[in-house]
Amino acid sequence: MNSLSEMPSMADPRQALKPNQHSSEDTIARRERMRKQRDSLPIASVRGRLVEEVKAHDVLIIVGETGSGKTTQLPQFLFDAGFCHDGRVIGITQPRRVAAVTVAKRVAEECNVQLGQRVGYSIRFDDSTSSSTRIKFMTDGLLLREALLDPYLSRYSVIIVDEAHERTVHTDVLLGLLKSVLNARSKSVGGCVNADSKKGNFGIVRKNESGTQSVGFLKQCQGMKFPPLKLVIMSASLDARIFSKYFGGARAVHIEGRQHPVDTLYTLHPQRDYLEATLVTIFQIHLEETPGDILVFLTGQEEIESVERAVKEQVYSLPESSQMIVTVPIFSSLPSEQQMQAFKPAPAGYRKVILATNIAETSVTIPGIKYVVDPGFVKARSYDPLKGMESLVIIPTSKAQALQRSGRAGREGPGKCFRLYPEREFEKLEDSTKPEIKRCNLSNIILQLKALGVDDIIGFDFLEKPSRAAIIKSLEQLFLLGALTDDCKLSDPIGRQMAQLPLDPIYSKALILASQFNCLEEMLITVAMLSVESIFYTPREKSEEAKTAMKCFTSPDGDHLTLINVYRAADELLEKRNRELIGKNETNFQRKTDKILRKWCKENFINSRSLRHAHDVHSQIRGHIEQMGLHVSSCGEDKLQFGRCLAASFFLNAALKQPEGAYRALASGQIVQIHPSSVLFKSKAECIIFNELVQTNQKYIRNVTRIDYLWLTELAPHYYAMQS
Ligand SMILES: Nc1ncnc2c1ncn2[C@@H]1O[C@H](COP(=O)(O)OP(=O)(O)OP(=O)(O)O)[C@@H](O)[C@H]1O
Repeated sequence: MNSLSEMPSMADPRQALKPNQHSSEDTIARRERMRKQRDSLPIASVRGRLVEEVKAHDVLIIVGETGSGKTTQLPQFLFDAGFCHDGRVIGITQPRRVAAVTVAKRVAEECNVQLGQRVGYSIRFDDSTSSSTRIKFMTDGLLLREALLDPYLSRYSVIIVDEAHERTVHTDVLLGLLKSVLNARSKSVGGCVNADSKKGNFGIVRKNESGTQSVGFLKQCQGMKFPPLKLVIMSASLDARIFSKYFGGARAVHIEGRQHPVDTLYTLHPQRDYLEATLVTIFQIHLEETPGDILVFLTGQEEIESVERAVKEQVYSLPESSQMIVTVPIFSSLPSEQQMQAFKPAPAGYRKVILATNIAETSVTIPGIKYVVDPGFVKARSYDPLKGMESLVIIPTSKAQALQRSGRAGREGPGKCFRLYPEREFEKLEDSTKPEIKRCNLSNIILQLKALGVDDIIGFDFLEKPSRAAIIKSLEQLFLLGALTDDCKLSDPIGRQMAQLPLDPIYSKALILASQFNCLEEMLITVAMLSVESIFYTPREKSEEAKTAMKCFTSPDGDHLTLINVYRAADELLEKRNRELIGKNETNFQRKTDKILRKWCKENFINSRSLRHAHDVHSQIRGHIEQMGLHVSSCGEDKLQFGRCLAASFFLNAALKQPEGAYRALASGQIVQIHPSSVLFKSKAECIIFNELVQTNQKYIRNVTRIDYLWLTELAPHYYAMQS
């Protein structure tokens, strides 16, 4: 029987995918199935006790097996128990957008309400909530941004931080913020919000005999009452002790039992080529196992697309009766509506193979998945604070991640997980993922903390402190970008504007500067194109053709102008075709233009998914830029202005050619090579700026443009004068 127990350690043919449509008869049967399924979840039998635990404790930590019902059920239990009766909201944070959206849809369906009414979601650039929303799913990053405007998080009665084991930098910082808010709200009888947003002087205080005093980092003010906030921290694989200790010995409970078993299989020997092993396993499952869809975990878009191509090629060597297999990719830079394809059922008789990054690792339930293939790797951020360099590296997953991955099977019935490494390797894995805050550039999060009014970053009560070196390096970077003043305060207007943009600070600065250099139109395209993965696509067997196609767009100055050329060529094509279609009074406009774009992309070896995503990002950032009142204009043929603006923005990423042909990054002193995918590969450019450092067997820099060395001293004298 399932029970709630105190934690012992506590004291201490994608196109053919069918839409999800149901007839009314279907709907009734589906509701009944859903009701039964909900009643059978392990969490259902401890509903009453869980609600009592939340009532009795301001902070509660809940650990329960994957699929036990935490994410979908707890918010409903709390709603029914009256936690929203005063109009306040239950907020549930997720580390990933796709989880926030899909879980909100599911919970709305379970509550039999329209999405956006009682149940909604809010993620960056996409808000489905309304004034009637009481159960709100969102990303942790979004709640942090909300705190900029509502520092007490006064609209919320309960905040549930889900999948806390992922330890994203946003989750960690959010917990730090919540600690202050909890403290303030529990003692805030007579407290008030001081939301002087112009000065960024947000604050919470409590009144006592001696007047007012500040709580945590939040500053003094006078007069408004708040009910206490409840905080619930949840995960399937969580070391509850860290969280409990951080919240002063908070109570932790364990929901026992899981709904369906998952059989885990290992390989006998380590696999030299895990992509090859993945492919073999997919076909083995397809040919030997009973019906059921397959979820495969890969490290990024490039791997996903190469496995996708290989599956499509190899399926034709099977007998016709075994060819019924469809592949569906899902990764973070895919537009949302394309991500949702993974959640649609495959055509009858087909087996769906979802090729995913770790965005499908936690929280999500993908209907139909019975098999999980886990090669055991993940692409993770890594940061060298001494050199100030962030890079992406492929590393083995942690045990917690492996458990989450296997938990994606066995959600609708028994499942199987194929780990493509021997069992003894599993034992050697780290228990949990190293917190992101300890392996990333902190400038973005520090900028947000500064905007929240946290001045003393080193003294901030982090769940686990990032290294002092990393904090100092990031503060220095923000100072060099002009976001901080000499006394380390947020600068006005630059720092404040940068904090408003949901982008890496260096990109935000590039956009702000571009309005002065008269090339904001070009920089907007650049930032949008740099925000997506792999615009160009080079199949191994057609590499010469791909190179020739790329030449039409190539700018001798480098990759940034080349990307702009691609974006504008696609835009021109669509505009022309739109005019023709309007002239012909065509119907199905959107489908036809999509088809035209896909064809053009294929002919030019351009990744149409990435290009479409870049268009989305472009229009979203443009919205922000216009709201900020920046002037969007183009430098036209005067490309020099654009180059100078790149130098002024990315001066921290400048590199000089060395006699032996490699480059020396000026800020870090590292020796780097231009990546072969760059149009400047093998060029003789003396001085360049770059956007990304990728570490494989060599240190490669990607997205590179030549600049004049003298621009650095002219446009970033505060840095280059310091260096010489
Ligand atoms: N979109 C969905 N479609 C079908 N079933 C779903 C869906 N979402 C949830 N479920 C069902 O509800 C169960 C509980 O899901 P829920 O996300 O609440 O579990 P959880 O304990 O939060 O798991 P995890 O820790 O893996 O996020 C799933 O195992 C599945 O059976």
